[in-house]
Amino acid sequence: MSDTPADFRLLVKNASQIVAVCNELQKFLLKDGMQNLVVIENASLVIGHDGLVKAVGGTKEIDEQFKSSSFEKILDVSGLCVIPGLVDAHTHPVWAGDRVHEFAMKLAGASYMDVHRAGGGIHFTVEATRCASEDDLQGALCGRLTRMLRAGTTLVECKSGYGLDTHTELTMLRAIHRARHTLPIGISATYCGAHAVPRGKTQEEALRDVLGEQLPRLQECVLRGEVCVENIDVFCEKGVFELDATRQILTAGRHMGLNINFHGDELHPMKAAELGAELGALAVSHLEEVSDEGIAAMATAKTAAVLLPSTAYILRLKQPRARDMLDAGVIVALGSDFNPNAYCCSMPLVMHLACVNMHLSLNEALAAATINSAYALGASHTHGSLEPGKQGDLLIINAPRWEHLIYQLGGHQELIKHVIIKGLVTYDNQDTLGL
Ligand SMILES: N=CN[C@@H](CCC(=O)O)C(=O)O
Ligand SMILES: [Zn+2]
Repeated sequence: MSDTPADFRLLVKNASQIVAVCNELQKFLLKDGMQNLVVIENASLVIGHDGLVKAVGGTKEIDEQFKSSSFEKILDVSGLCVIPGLVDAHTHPVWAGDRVHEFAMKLAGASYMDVHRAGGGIHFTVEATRCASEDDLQGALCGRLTRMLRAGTTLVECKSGYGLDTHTELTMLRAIHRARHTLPIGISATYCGAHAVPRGKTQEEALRDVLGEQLPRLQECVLRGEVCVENIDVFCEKGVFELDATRQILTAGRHMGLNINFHGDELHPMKAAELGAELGALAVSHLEEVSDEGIAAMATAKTAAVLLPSTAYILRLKQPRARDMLDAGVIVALGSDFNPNAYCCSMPLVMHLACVNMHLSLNEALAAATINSAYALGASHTHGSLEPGKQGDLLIINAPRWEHLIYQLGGHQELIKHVIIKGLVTYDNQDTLGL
């Protein structure tokens, strides 16, 4: 064996299809672009030692271009497909104490807010999370992120928000920070200390705590390098944080350099979409109750709509108006909303629900779960498509057409053969079966 280092890290060759998603380094796709994804038949792809894509194209063309090159690893994926790693734009993965008992209550007719007001929901999880150690939280987080990775997610947004006090919020963010160093999955961290009004506090008191205590302490931790946070979030909802409190918290976060990415217009129309547009938010999530004005404002401001099909499904909410959003020129993205209420780690399942319940096409769903989710996290310059210069994050799908990943409801465990991050195989699935 020669000791000479190979020229490139990885060659993936002979794919039936490579879905690049786009090829002009677009930061996001609107309706037309989402419907016309870049798909290369009989294709190959090269990733360099820096983990970045060097070339994507027809197999013959890549063979010719790299005929005298050497590769650390070669994957012959004849008969299989390649798509970009999936980007999950909304999750709550750090917590202790499941809520399986509440699932039964909701099936029996209790609404999300009934459970919340009765001291369950987020409050139940806060109590359990405050009692957990950082190591326990980190262990649970890593298990969940590993499940997400195996379901094809290579970049995931991770929120705090089950502490609601400085100590526990920072513990959660430290657990997220540690996961960045222990797992290959990419992470975009979000401070969500205004996820609920803590028990025993008024909204005004909670607001003062977030502004006067939590955010300043967070800033100190960031400066000391103990945590790294990209986004700020608030649950803007009737009886939780109303519009003005939400504005104050998001504005303070923006002054700290955080991207605004918050929960809005979920259970009641709050004019959250309008607020997001006014503040230059990168994204607003949920939007089941968005107004026409809110849709128009988001389109103009280029604020992404992160739709969460698993939540609308589990809570039997009315579906967000995805088609109206697309028609109006809104950037539509997707998230799993993994949390103790919606225990879903699978973006393939989320895309399936988005197609069936929100009327997205297969192409639209994939664009929403890749380039547009990456945009919602301010990461579409590095993630969300397979183009030269982008990070080499991709999935090898055990099917001759990529659409099987959405079509086969809950089938990702058998379909995803490899998850590759920065050109390294991070998941080699021994359980893939033929169709
Ligand atoms: N709506 C607020 N937050 C979460 C639910 C969190 C929870 O119930 O624990 C969501 O996005 O669905
Ligand atoms: Zn959420």
